[in-house]
Amino acid sequence: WTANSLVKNLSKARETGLPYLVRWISPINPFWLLYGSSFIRLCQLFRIATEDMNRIYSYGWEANERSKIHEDYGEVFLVVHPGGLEIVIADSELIYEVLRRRKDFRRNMEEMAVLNVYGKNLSTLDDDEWQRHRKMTAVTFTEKNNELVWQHSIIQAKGLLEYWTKRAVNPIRTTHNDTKILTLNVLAAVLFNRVYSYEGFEEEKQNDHADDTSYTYRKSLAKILNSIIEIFIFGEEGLKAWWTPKSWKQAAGAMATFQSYIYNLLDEEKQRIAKGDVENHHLVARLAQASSSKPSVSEKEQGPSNKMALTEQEILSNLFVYAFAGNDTTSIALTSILLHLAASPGTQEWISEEINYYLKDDEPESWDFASFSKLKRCGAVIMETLRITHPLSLLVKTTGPTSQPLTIKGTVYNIPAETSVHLSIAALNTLPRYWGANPMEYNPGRFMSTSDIHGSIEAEILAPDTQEHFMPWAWGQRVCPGKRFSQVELVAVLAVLFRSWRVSPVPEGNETISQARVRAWKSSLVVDHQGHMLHEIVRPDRVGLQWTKE
Ligand code: HEM
Repeated sequence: WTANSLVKNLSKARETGLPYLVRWISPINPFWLLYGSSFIRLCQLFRIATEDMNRIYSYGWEANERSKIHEDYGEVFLVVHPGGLEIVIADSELIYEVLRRRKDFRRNMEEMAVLNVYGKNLSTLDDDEWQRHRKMTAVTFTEKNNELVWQHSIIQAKGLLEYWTKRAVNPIRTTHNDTKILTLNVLAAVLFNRVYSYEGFEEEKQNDHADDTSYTYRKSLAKILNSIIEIFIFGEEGLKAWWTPKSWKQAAGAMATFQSYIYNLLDEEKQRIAKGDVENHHLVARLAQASSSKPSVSEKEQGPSNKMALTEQEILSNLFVYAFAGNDTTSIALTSILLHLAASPGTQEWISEEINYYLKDDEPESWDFASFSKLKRCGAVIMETLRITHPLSLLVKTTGPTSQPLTIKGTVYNIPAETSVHLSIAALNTLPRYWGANPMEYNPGRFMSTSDIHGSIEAEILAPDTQEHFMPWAWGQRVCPGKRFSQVELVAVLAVLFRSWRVSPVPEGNETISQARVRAWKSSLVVDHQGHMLHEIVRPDRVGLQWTKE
């Protein structure tokens, strides 16, 4: 069957006239989903991996290849496998065209289905249904809410810094886990109104908070996110089968716990609303208010599929997807930023100069939200890290049931029906045509300009976060609703960390500090997403970090 399907798909690929590469295993083969990248790493260890295996077989290959593969096969090429065809696009104009042609290139629901842990949600819906979910959930993302993000991020970052500089064992090898706790805490405070004081990864392991039910949300969410592929393949019931390992059964338990926790939160909010208290503006409160309000006459007339409110199941599913989309993206970005800064002491001085210029008070809690927009160098650091290591790396669409014409350099190509369309952010962000001869050079200054020849800090201008060749938070209708949320959070954390402290990698063996910095940089570039949804650094624990007071 595999060979037969591959032959059929090969003939479709040849018909298009586009360059193509062949892989023998479908990326959504269940075995491959669970163990594909580990298998490739094993082949690499024994030096039996072929060139193609090294390039296009692992999960996250687009993120690791970046623009390199496009230099060899062109800015648009196909990958053929037994399950179908993928078209990989790095050209900026074509990416914008695909995003503009929303009806021709629709969201690839097959590849997004992993996020249907609790049923459909705004990430796995299209058209009117998507609009209803988006409208109901994105309403919380106001500037008032971003002010809350600023305040809670500062509090959490203070806790994180205290942990790293006072309580954690040096060198710190849990940066990736510690940053996840920070983003989870900010999200819980801002979206769910649940405030946690910061505890590092090792501390949380010891204090299991067994008698504090609010921690069940945190733990169950983390477990679900870590087991998302197993959940996708086997479903809740399948995970409980007699033959499955304990960790899979725990994942099924986590699904039930998260669900009952969210339903309890909703009930609490509804009771509050019933008593006339509608003061809360966090996401759960808003959704509870919307679901308990009676439909208007026009909504009733529109029928059930057009009504504005969401059912409890839909609320649960959306809260899950917001928790997923808002947590790991930001924590992965933060971990990469810290590694990049550890490799670049000059950039640390550069942002510290700006932070100290604008934030004079030693007490971070007193920093007002207006400071956020002034910290442009911090914004540039975030953009430069997302340019080089992006947690999503791809926007995935599909041609759907009909083939679609696409004009590439003046020639019209017919892209077959059901082709998965991979808009490669990782390639777009590093194509030499857009970023110069050395696109992998780390240089946040590329996003800054000035209106003053004397070079005063106040005259500095930060480039827009979405440009012709750059869209780390996507673009168009499905632009990330948490864009400003994540920008505010990351800038606040950088301000707290780098006002008076510096980070450096701890040298291993006979390494010099310069060699350790190069190792930190290189480690940050190798990512994978086997077993999870986003591109994460493969072995972040290999780089130990230490913080020193300036
Ligand atoms: C550095 C951090 C972040 C980055 C780089 C990022 C990037 C993106 C990108 C590229 C998309 C489009 C995905 C696609 O179309 O396939 C997206 C969608 C989304 N993001 Fe973010 N995001 C970040 C943080 C956040 C935060 C903090 C939240 C919420 C608190 C959030 C919530 C969402 C949601 C719900 C969607 C789906 C929107 C829809 O389909 O309508 N993101 N994000």
